[in-house]
Amino acid sequence: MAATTHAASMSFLLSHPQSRSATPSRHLPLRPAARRVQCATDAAALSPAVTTKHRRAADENIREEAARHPAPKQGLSAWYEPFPPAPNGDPNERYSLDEIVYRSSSGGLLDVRHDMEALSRFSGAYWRDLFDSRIGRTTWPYGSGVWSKKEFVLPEIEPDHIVSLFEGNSNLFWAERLGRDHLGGMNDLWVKHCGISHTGSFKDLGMTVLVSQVNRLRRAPLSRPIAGVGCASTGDTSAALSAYCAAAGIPAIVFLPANRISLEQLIQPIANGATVLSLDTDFDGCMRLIREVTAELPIYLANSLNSLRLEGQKTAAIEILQQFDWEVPDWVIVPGGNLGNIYAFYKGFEMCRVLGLVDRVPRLVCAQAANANPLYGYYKSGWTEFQPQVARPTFASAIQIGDPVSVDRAVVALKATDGIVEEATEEELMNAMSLADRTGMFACPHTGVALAALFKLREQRVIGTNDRTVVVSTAHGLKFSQSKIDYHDSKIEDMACKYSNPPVSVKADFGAVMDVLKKRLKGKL
Ligand SMILES: Cc1ncc(COP(=O)(O)O)c(C=O)c1O
Ligand SMILES: N[C@@H](CCOP(=O)(O)O)C(=O)O
Repeated sequence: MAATTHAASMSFLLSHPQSRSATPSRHLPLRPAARRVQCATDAAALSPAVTTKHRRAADENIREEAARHPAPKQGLSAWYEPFPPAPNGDPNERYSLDEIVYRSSSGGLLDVRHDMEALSRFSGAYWRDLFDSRIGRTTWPYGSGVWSKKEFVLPEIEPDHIVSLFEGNSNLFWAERLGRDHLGGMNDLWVKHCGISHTGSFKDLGMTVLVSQVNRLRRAPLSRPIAGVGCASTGDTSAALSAYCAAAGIPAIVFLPANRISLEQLIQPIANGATVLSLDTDFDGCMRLIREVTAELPIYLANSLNSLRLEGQKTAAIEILQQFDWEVPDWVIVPGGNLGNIYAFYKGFEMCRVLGLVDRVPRLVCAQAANANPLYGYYKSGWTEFQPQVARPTFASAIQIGDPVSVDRAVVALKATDGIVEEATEEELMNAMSLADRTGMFACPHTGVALAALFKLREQRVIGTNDRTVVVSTAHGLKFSQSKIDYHDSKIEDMACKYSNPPVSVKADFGAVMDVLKKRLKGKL
């Protein structure tokens, strides 16, 4: 079922340095093929000699310990390039990651490119072993699911500049009962719980990278005068930005659409000490404003327009491969809003394919709420006509976005993976979320959108019973409890709320309690 990517798509990832020496082995004393995993922390996990490592000195912390064991330089590097490469543009246009730049000279998007030639001097098996060796450790900074893949993320950043809350390494949950009982006997259905994370959404994965780079820029020797970091948000980016900035002691500024995000999301940046502006507009309006403000003031832009974020988010894809022992799933379903994440998933999978960690990529599905579905319309037009829209309110409020910044990135990801775009009505997404909850999850409405897409694709027999399928859960259900309260209260207009399960008010009396239980458990007692 899974697609092999078109050769053309590789060109987005396979960048080669133009000014680099052609002699590859300058930094690599050992031949890659003969080399076991050997960089710093790397070897720690694999060599039996270090399994009895002594405790670090009492007055030393894990950062300091890491600084005493610097990883050998591997000659890896990354930079920004226009996305997609402009046909008539300057083929040499590129920017250092230490520059503050969000747009190409023609006003288009940028993408972080890695020196794939340097990375490919090591075999796929080398990278698999290295990444596997770092799981579950506290060695700075590799205890993070993002930084355990540092060489694929920001290879040149000093560990001491990294701002990490040991994000990632999220649960890949076998959805046994949902697949078996509600999806026609699916036996290989999984949910990647990216929302079981520090701030309750996948945004932590990208924010650790962005805030680390800002930290590097602000500190000597670069000492760039960045006064703060800002974003527009539907509630999750703002929570992640505020937490990472608070951890690093960097001011955060967040622009939120008034009355359009959950209370739990609103309290997160407030608690973390960010400057919170509640604006009388929607997300797209906030996005326009933050772009204007960051062009005027020394505030660094933290939305996924900034391609640094996607470097962290792509590690969720690598993690999925790792969790399947480097076997490739057939399908991965991702809810889409501003559309950075679907591209990040593609990037992670494709990078692993190009570097030989796996031999193919999964088919991607981007799932949108019907009330905020510009990508769905574009897909249905055969990719001929993109119409931005004013997105309507949806229970999946974090994806109420009508003019997604990364639409072009999403199209590349979907075309390259023989991908599909699906949509879900409010009733479909709330029912899918609530049914998943009945099988032991506590899904958010965005995960409900992805699950509803899965239900549709199963009904259409596009996804088969035995296809290994991963649904990406992007946020924790506890951030969206009001939507569940409304559903279980059957308070939603024009919605049957067929899985609602309201509490039963009973007199505190043995007889009354017994009556209720006998009725509920009829035929089972
Ligand atoms: C919970 C949640 N799910 C999904 C998305 C969609 O991600 P993207 O904007 O990268 O498409 C977002 C943010 O937009 C989100 O906050
Ligand atoms: N859901 C997002 C919307 C902004 O997306 P971003 O990835 O561009 O930051 C949010 O939580 O703000």
